[in-house]
Amino acid sequence: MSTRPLHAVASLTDDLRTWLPAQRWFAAKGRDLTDVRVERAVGLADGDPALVHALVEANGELYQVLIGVRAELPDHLAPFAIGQLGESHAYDATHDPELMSGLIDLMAKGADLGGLSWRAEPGVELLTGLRARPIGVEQSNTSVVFGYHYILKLFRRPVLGANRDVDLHRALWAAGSKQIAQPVGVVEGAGAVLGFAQRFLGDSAEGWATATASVRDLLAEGDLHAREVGGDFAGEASRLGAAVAQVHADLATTLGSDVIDAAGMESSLAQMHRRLDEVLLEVPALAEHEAAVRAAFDAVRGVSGGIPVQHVHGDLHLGQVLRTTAGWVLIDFEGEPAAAPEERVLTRSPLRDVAGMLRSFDYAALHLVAGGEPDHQQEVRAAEWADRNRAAFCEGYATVGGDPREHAALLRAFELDKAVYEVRYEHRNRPDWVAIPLAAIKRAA
Ligand SMILES: Nc1ncnc2c1ncn2[C@@H]1O[C@H](COP(=O)(O)OP(=O)(O)O)[C@@H](O)[C@H]1O
Ligand SMILES: O=P(O)(O)O[C@H]1O[C@H](CO)[C@@H](O[C@H]2O[C@H](CO)[C@@H](O)[C@H](O)[C@H]2O)[C@H](O)[C@H]1O
Repeated sequence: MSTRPLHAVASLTDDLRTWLPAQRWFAAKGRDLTDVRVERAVGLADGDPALVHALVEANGELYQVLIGVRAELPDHLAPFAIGQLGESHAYDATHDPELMSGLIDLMAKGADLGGLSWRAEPGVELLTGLRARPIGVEQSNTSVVFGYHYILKLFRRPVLGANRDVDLHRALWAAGSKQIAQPVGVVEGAGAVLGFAQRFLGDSAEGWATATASVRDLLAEGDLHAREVGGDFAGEASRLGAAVAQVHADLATTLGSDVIDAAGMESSLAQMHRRLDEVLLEVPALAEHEAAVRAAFDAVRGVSGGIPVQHVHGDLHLGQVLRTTAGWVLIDFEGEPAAAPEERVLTRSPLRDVAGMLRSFDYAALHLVAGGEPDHQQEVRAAEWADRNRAAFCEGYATVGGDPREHAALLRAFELDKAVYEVRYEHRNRPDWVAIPLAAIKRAA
């Protein structure tokens, strides 16, 4: 295998054509997968099991696939099978702790292997010999935890050139930010960042899990209001607002900020209308709200004094924030998974992140009542939870930055733009949930 991995892995092309579209991180959903080609493949470990690092082009997009090869496939790896390589089984190696465990060691060594460079961040001494644990969560990328120390994200769709997640983490870490996890190493190859290791925050809980636990508490209590139940989230929402505002302030200080003029505003509006055009074609149910959404977008033209822009998170929601014992931490600064790389690096209004988080409070509240038998009282109480936490988030934000609610027209337009994005995201990935952003559009438009 080590001598000619490209040749060997190329024979998996047909299997990859079936396997790739079934993966959560595969982006070309909604399009037929016609063209699959193994671009590069290098051996990272020989023997049985063997590990091959491959870059696969599918319909013109590049994907990173780590392929494990074993003569016998144990039961726990059977769900991750890709196909056969001669007599051996090929499978997604990111689920194999045995094969993953060597990756941080390669970084610690500063290894150069088949065109891949593994580097610790300057000044970081990485621990080696740690056990690897795939996190098993279905995400845009694939992450593996090493001991209780590091988490390595393997970018499934590597972007040629600079990597926004890495660059913004480095900038914030250099600025002394307490609201991000320390970057500890990167893997680069083929002109792209392929992997990014950070300190693993083992004491953390995801914002989505903590917020939805609070909603569940509320719904379990027959008559109480959100402020009266033990699991009230408003204090956390407020602290989260302050943390997000602090990240915005640090990004503006280190990377600069600007104000967009009328031409810049037109181009941003055109983007929002374009996205709406695209989503309307894919999800006809959106059509009844089209006029109202377009009017809310165009109301942004009435905003006086220009719109401040800077680098922001770009895809902020409750799944992108972790509550640690020291406070809230923001993760995953890649930007919206569906946006083109050149769009993701643009500076934007920080209110975009605020809008993303406000949408997320709506999701957290409503996903627990959506889908079941309609229950008006539960819906009203969930909506009360969302309103309370949306307000608390803005109040917390205002303790560090300006109060987002003072920019009502912008916030409304950005929330609607985000909800339009979510309609497509849900339609493609979780059709049962498409009602959540659609209901929000109906309410707001
Ligand atoms: N530094 C960290 N410490 C602890 N858990 C983390 C850390 N970074 C990410 N995670 C966990 O890994 C998951 C995936 O990370 P994320 O960067 O959002 O990847 P993706 O791009 O695949 O969405 C998160 O939802 C979170 O649960
Ligand atoms: O975390 P990702 O970068 O993969 O973001 C994508 O997936 C998110 C879902 O995991 C999606 O978020 C939407 O659902 C969340 C609940 O699961 C909710 O909190 C968010 O507000 C909502 O947007 C996100 O949009 C998508 O880009």
